[in-house]
Amino acid sequence: MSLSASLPVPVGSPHFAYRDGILHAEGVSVAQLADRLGTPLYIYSRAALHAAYDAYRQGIGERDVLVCYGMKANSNLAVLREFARMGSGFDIVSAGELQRVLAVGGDPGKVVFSGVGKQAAEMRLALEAGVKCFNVESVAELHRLSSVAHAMGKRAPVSLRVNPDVDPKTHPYISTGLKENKFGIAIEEAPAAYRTAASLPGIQVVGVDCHIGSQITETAPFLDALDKLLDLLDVLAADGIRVEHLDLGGGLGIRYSDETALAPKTLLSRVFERIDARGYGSRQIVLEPGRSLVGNAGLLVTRVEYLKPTDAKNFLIVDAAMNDLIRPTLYEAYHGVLAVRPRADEAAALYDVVGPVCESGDWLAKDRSLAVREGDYLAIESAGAYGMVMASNYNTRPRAAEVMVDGGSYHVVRARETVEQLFALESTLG
Ligand SMILES: Cc1ncc(COP(=O)(O)O)c(C=O)c1O
Ligand SMILES: N[C@@H](CCCC[NH3+])C(=O)O
Repeated sequence: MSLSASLPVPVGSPHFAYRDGILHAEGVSVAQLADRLGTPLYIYSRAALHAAYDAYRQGIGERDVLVCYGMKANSNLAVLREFARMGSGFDIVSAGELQRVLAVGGDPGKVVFSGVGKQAAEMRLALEAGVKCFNVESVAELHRLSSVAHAMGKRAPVSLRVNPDVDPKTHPYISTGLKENKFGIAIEEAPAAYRTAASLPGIQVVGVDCHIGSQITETAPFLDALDKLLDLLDVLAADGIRVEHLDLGGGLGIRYSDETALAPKTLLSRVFERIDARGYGSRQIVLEPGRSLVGNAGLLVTRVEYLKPTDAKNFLIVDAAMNDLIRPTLYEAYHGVLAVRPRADEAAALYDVVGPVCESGDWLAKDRSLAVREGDYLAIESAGAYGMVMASNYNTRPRAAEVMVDGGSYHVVRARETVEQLFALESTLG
């Protein structure tokens, strides 16, 4: 078999592909980037970000839909600036995220503020900035927001995030719309909560919101949740409460291995059908996609430090670890692993790919067939979402660098941390 016939096919994005036997990102050799910039290294493809956003645009067509990128998935400033330039809004969950949006020139009028624990100071900052909407998650939060806004002489635009008790059929740790989850206001309690909202001096009801979970690959859970929201709108209309927009949250799944990603167009056409049939076609739809905009636009590149065969299994010990990408150990999540320069002259073996951190849970992939040697580079696929943003300094490991490839060139968009930078925030007793 020739070498090219045996090359693996990267999942998810055509912008990562083999050329002359080496993995390339938008025409830039991943091996060269790793040589120059070191590893572990996050690589993002600008073209892949644009393609993912375009998939939403195509689904939206002429309809009134605002995409608010769920920026918790990847909040690198360069990534955010791409979305801001494409006209995207943002779904934020903290004052820090709002500051990032403002730093890249994002439009605060296209920002929705989610999260169960908003502090008064965060509310003030968001009201000053003029965000589009607060997605309020409890009646207690409603009261706090009203008094903060009232004291500023303002009315806070509000959606209540309702918890529709729908099973998103995803990993239990990333499902958010079930009764036992901490998120949102139970749908049965929503009409009373809306009446309270409408009576408060610092609140202006503008929408209704839900977000049922992440990495969802079927349309049915979204449509079940939508039906429950539409029923709620009927009840609210009877109470004289009108909402301007319906926020359906994020959650569209991507391809990590053999899943079929849920195309925005497929989902949106069903959503439009439903809201038109129920007489709510004039309402704006807000979406909060995170993973589906960035997940397959990123790779994590790591170097093989040691091959360690044991009686039980073979380990590939690499220089990336659970502190760089926590998804495998946290959710038993699968990420594809590619040899950056697959070897025709080496027999493939089954390996667990593990990092140097002192935890048995420090693994990135299990039972992968790879033909590699010490010093080779591996690319962990689908690492653009919930990768770097969930990284930590456990074991005093400085966090990885991030680079964006753009056509034939590249830009370091976050420098590698140094141990001195970590020390700078600490002090001893004297
Ligand atoms: C409120 C809210 N909106 C949007 C998102 C983005 O979700 P995803 O990355 O699955 O699209 C999340 C994360 O699950 C979320 O909690
Ligand atoms: N961090 C999770 C998803 C949680 C989404 C945020 N509510 C993941 O990596 O899949």
